[in-house]
Amino acid sequence: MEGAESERELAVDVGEVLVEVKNLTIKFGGLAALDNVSFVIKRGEILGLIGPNGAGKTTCFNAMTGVYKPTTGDVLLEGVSVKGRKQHQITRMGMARTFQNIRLFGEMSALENVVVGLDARHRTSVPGALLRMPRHVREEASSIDRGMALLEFVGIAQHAEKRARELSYGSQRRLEIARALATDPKLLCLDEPAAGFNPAEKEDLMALIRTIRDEGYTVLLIEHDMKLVMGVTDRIVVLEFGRKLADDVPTAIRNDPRVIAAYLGEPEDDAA
Ligand SMILES: Nc1ncnc2c1ncn2[C@@H]1O[C@H](COP(=O)(O)OP(=O)(O)OP(=O)(O)O)[C@@H](O)[C@H]1O
Repeated sequence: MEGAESERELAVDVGEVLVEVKNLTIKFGGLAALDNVSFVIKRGEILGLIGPNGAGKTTCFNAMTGVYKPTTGDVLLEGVSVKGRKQHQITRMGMARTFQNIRLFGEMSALENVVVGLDARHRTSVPGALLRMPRHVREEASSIDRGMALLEFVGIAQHAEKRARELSYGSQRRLEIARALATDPKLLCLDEPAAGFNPAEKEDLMALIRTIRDEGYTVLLIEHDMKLVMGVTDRIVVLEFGRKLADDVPTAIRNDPRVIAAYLGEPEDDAA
């Protein structure tokens, strides 16, 4: 019986590889922001990417999503290299992200911001859209329904018609997540989504991230707050000075002397 139990646990724990970061090096002049970093992201997990300031976390996101070109190494999504592809092509492949500094269309409504994300996947050509061909009309109707459903999912449906810039900071962060989800990503990359939140807001956001995972998405999460990251992730990759320091389950990371040493002296309140 015990054997069957552990087999079942194993079947749940081991997802197939969705993303492979392979020997990734990114150099800015002489500085290696990332130095030969490799790790995998398994389908259905929440992977935390942590490390002190300047460790290379955002650089890693930027390389994964086509903002930076790897100096050497590669990133594979379902075995397909993202190399040489533009950001919107990588989005279409299934990699979506939010930014450390919120980037919304401030003058557009919350709903419109999400519909833009949905549009990234539409097949309607621009001339077709201008002539309001039947398929476009159909897509628009379903875009609004789906956009509303996404706003509801992240908990801000009541603000659908408000301009993005008029939303509270917390709602803007949630809207960014809804917009990223609108692209129906295989991997959702969240860059410090709880930055600037109070502890209660952070808890709420972590609950949302868990729900996103439970809906079947795979999540890569950059987060400074160790306590928070320990509570929400299935596995954690630790970067320090551009190198991978550790890659393990949260309990092992928490007790890893190298990780503890890397965080010593890190001020608590530098996350925002
Ligand atoms: N475009 C760039 N040009 C030059 N140097 C850069 C660039 N982007 C990042 N760096 C440098 O690369 C290193 C890693 O930066 P990165 O932003 O990836 O770290 P991080 O782990 O995300 O840090 P933080 O927690 O402060 O956001 C830093 O030394 C940074 O100054």
